[in-house]
Amino acid sequence: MEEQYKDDSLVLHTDLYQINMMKTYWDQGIADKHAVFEGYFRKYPFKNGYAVYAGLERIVDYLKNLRFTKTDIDYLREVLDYPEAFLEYLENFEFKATLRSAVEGELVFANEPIIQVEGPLAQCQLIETAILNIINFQTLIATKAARISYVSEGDTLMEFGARRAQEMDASIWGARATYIGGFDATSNVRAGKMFNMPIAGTHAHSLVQVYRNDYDAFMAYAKSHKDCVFLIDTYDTLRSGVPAAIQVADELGDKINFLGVRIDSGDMAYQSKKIRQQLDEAGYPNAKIYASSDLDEMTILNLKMQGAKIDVWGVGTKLITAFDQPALGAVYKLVSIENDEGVMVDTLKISSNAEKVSTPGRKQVWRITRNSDGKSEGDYVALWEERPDQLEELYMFHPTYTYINKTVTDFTARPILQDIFVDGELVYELPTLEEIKEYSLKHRNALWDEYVRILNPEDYPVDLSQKAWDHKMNTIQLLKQTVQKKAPKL
Ligand SMILES: Nc1ncnc2c1ncn2[C@@H]1O[C@H](COP(=O)(O)OP(=O)(O)OP(=O)(O)O)[C@@H](O)[C@H]1O
Ligand SMILES: O=P(O)(O)OC[C@H]1O[C@H](OP(=O)(O)OP(=O)(O)O)[C@H](O)[C@@H]1O
Ligand SMILES: O=C(O)c1cccnc1
Repeated sequence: MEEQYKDDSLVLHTDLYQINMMKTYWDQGIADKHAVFEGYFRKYPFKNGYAVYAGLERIVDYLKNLRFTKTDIDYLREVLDYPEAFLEYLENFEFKATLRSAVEGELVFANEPIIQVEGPLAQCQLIETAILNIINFQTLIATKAARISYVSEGDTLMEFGARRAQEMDASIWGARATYIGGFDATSNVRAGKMFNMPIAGTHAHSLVQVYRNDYDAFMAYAKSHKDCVFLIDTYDTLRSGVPAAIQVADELGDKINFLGVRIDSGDMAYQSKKIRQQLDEAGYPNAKIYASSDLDEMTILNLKMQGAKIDVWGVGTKLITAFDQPALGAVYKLVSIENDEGVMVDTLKISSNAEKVSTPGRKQVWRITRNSDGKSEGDYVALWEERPDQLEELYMFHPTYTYINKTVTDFTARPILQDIFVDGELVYELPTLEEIKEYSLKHRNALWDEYVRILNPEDYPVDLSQKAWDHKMNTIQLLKQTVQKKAPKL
């Protein structure tokens, strides 16, 4: 490569094969054929019972600015040697597709479409990589945060992951995702600025090391900050850290808000109980105990079980890196394509692995809740034209074990996929981050606890409508015959 090009757009944030396929579609004159793709994940991250959908705001921003800049075209010309006519087609590219999506913060489930892109084939193809890249990460982190939020039972949660995240983008968008999932603040100041989310922080061991003793360090900090949380475990938590924090608080009185102390090592159950006792006896029952150090939902749950007196949890590495499951595995599949006669033909991908067989046709996901108490009965994935919200009675059955079934009455059916872009035009007003977080928590609370618990949750029903199920079976049969007929005889 002769030149280092300016990174001035995200349109090339895609896999080469997408652009190669665009070229084939363009060469064949089918680049503008109408297509429908749907995105979904197959397995729950962390063996959870649901996922918290996040990433839409960044997708909107990406699609709003989707165009090939001069440097993008120059680069493609140089490295791929594409003909000028194709490059000109890319240069004139304008996003004209329709995007439907779950809203951010929505609880979403395995094997149901959470995003749907409909429009010119080549356009839908190009954006697959970026869309999956965004959803896979942000949804994963929001879900991890929700698990931690569930076990924390209302305690304050601080996100401390910036230094450990997989580089800067992940720490920024990850911090936002943790807020959607139930965290209360981040230590990442840039995330606070970008998303108008609360920031919070204490101080590090280095401050104490600079002063060589706890008392001088805390006093110095307290003289320059009204709100004080002292890190007490640099030398000797119970014998030096806590007494020094108490002495500084006593001496400065109303001049500071002595919010509490942080521990970052040792046996946190034992220590927190001792610290609580020391603080209470010194007359600081409202001073909180903060804890950090490789925490995750299992450690927090365990510490709570041991009666640890911890009020605020700082969680970094294991949250922001989704330590126990590094990827969500969401996929993006073609479900319908216009044929030579201009008629939409539904399609699927057949696999020897039954779980990987996709469901053909454009679909809507309907969340079915009981009117009596607002609790979820499950999700009903139906062909686009079906209207379960207009039915009195709904027959729901498991798509694999069809003998598991029920008939639901007195229910509400709420469509999950919403219009975001229509023919390239943004029609959706993005909610504030605060609204997204509230929305998510409200829906989490409305889910049966059997689906929300973090260990071995029940399988939330994601059923196909009878029509969608029949259509899938027929399409499989039809496709098998066509593929066999067209296969070259060797
Ligand atoms: N009572 C406890 N029950 C279960 N896990 C605990 C308890 N107290 C601490 N832990 C966890 O045990 C791990 C101990 O980590 P580690 O062995 O690295 O030592 P540390 O005390 O944190 O010191 P350092 O961070 O300096 O290495 C941390 O993940 C911490 O969250
Ligand atoms: O443990 P995490 O969940 O990632 O939380 C963030 C950690 O970052 C800080 O430590 P630092 O980076 O100074 O290293 P340390 O682990 O040696 O204290 C802080 O004291 C936490 O321990
Ligand atoms: O504010 C803190 O206490 C903090 C911030 C980042 C990482 N660890 C701790």
